Amino acid sequence: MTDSIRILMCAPDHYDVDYVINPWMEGNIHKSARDRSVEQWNQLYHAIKERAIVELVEPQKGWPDMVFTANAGLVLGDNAIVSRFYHKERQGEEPYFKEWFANNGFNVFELPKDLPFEGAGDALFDREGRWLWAGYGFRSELDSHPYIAQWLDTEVLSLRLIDERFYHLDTCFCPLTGGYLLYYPPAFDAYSNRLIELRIPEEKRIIVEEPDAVKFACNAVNINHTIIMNQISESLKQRLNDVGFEVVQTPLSEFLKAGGAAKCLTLRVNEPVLEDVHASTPVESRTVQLTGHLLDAGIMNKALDMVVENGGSFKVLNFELGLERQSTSAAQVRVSAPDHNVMEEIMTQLIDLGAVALPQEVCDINTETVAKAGVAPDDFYVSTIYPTEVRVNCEWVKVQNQRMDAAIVVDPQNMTAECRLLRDLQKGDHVMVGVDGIRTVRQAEDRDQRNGKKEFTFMGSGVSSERRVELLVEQIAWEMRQVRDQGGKVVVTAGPVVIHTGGAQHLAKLIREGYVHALLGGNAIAVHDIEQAMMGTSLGVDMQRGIPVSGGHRHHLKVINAVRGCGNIAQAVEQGLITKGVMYECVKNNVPFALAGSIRDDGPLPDTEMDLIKAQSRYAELIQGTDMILMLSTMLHSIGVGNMTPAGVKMVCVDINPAVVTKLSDRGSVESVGIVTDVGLFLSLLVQQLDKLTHPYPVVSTV
Ligand SMILES: NC(=O)c1ccc[n+]([C@@H]2O[C@H](COP(=O)([O-])OP(=O)(O)OC[C@H]3O[C@@H](n4cnc5c(N)ncnc54)[C@H](O)[C@@H]3O)[C@@H](O)[C@H]2O)c1
Ligand SMILES: NC(=[NH2+])NCCC[C@H](N)C(=O)O
Repeated sequence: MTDSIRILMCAPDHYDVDYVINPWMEGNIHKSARDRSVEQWNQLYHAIKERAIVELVEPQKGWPDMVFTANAGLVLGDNAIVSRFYHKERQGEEPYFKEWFANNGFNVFELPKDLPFEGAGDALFDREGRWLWAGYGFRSELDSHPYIAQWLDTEVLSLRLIDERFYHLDTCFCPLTGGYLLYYPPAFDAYSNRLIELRIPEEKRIIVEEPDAVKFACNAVNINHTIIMNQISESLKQRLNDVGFEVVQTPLSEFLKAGGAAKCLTLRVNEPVLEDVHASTPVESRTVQLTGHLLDAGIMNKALDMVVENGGSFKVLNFELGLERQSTSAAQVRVSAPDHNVMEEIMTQLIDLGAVALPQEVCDINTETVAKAGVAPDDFYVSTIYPTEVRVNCEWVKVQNQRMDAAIVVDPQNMTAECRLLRDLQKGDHVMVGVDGIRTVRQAEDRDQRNGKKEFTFMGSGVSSERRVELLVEQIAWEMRQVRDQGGKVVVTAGPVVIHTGGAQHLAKLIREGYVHALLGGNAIAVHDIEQAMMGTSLGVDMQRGIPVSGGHRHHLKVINAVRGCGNIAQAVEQGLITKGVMYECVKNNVPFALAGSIRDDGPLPDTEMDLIKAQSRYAELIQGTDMILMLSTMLHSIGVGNMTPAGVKMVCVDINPAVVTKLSDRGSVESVGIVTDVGLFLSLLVQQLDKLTHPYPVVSTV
């Protein structure tokens, strides 16, 4: 006969709701009925005592939550890890639980004082004894899991809790005899749910619906094939019966007021040790260095929030605060992740924020050789828009052709590194894999830039509101004039809506006056620009009167056909077929243009490049060295341009749809601004503003 299960409980002599440390306690301070608490605890005690040996720990005055012995610690065999409570309101319980474990013959392990772990409330053994599920996110720290794995010599699987109602693992997760699992998936992040599904076969996963979950149905005491729990729905009871469990329901409403139920009130103290199970945990930890305007630029918050949102945890090891407005700060942060993949994702995003490994940890990048042309090694590092350096032969090498969504190919002999699209990878290329030995150089926004106080600095505003459009246009005009007059480069990518909204004349003027140095678009902007130039319509609508013209729906095809007859747009201009408009001005002013084909194209025009790879290459060629890009009402081409543009290029994204503007201008406010407005109106205002800068004083007739 197997040893009887031994369970530790603590009488509710001093139980009450004296403070709030979880959502269930809110509004319940001193509202637990004393008599009913005692009655409910006794009923649970007797239900358990009929099926197991119950040990008692002496309740202590002033520690009302001591009744929840699940949080006393975690036991496996002769070893006990005493809890380290997250909230000070429960930290006074620790000595009493430690004393009980010591007095009952356990080897007691204690975590560092600043490393919270709340015992079996956040750690539950798979009932087949194969591994330990360990929760983190509210009360226990991920960094406690490697200690647990080592001290208890068991495999630890980390589960991240994301719903504060289920702040302890045992409130939403209950391993059952026979390898079954009673749990509430929405209490966990996606990674954790995938891990559960990998380990527990579908037929053994009993998913609890929310109405039962909020009654703490998962907070159940499983003794062999009996489950003792708070009242639950008939359907859940039936499902448990169907897989062979006897359900014993006992009311625990008074303890729910403190955020606990059956399992919380118990701690199994004779968990069996499986000889063939040994310490392992996929938890990884790295220490990184962050420097910059960590507080006023929000880098520190972004970094730490990102770590947690990706399923990791952090500990700030030290922080040197920059004391002057212009001085920078530095911080060393220890980052932990439940496994290597999560760590890589976190490190990739930290690197984007400018984090670097500690000097003593800096090592060369890892590379793997391309085995098949066009295919990168699995774990290749995906490049970003930010200037990047990689460690090669113990030297930092700047990555050339910086762009997002590429691999980084290094040549150790020549000490070079460059971004290379997957399709351009050649067999034998050395491609960077992993996240070691890389750093990015982030352009620090200073306080004034962020607060828009610097005169005529490119003001990042995220997504504009209408009332700010005029102000932004003024600044953009000033910037464009600066770029032009300093011999810089402005590239425009535009969609056919520019033409439909009457913007052709304004864009043509910008080109004519030297503000545009390259035009990137699709078939449509050229088609409808030339349609308007030749026939006065756009999409068959008379641009002067704003009404459709008879047969107008054929105009754009007539135009395409005429240009095809000439050979291409330039020849159509030279032959006098096209005498005005955007494309006319490009030809006449030698402004290069690239038209990238798409599935929607009519014709297409002879100049439209239907080979997408070639079109992308031509775009990239024309973007080289640009200082500023205007993205005018074309989501497709603007995203394509954004993907191939490195950080440091100022971007103006104009679209009527805020969502599009937000997406396109999401590159940090130092270099991008989004303007939600009609593109025709924007271009009209821009031309007016540039005219004002060119002729600041209105010409007064002297006649
Ligand atoms: N006849 C043709 O050959 C033809 C016709 C249409 C599109 N196309 C092709 O399809 C592809 C996608 O076209 P696209 O870039 O126009 O489509 P898109 O959907 O990518 O972008 C159009 C953008 O214009 C915005 N917009 C609409 N009205 C606006 C206004 N008044 N002011 C400001 N913004 C406004 C929309 O919100 C949208 O973001 C292109 O390659 C184009 O050449 C071809
Ligand atoms: N294993 C558990 N879920 N214990 C419940 C503990 C309840 C207690 N009021 C707390 O917030 O800590």
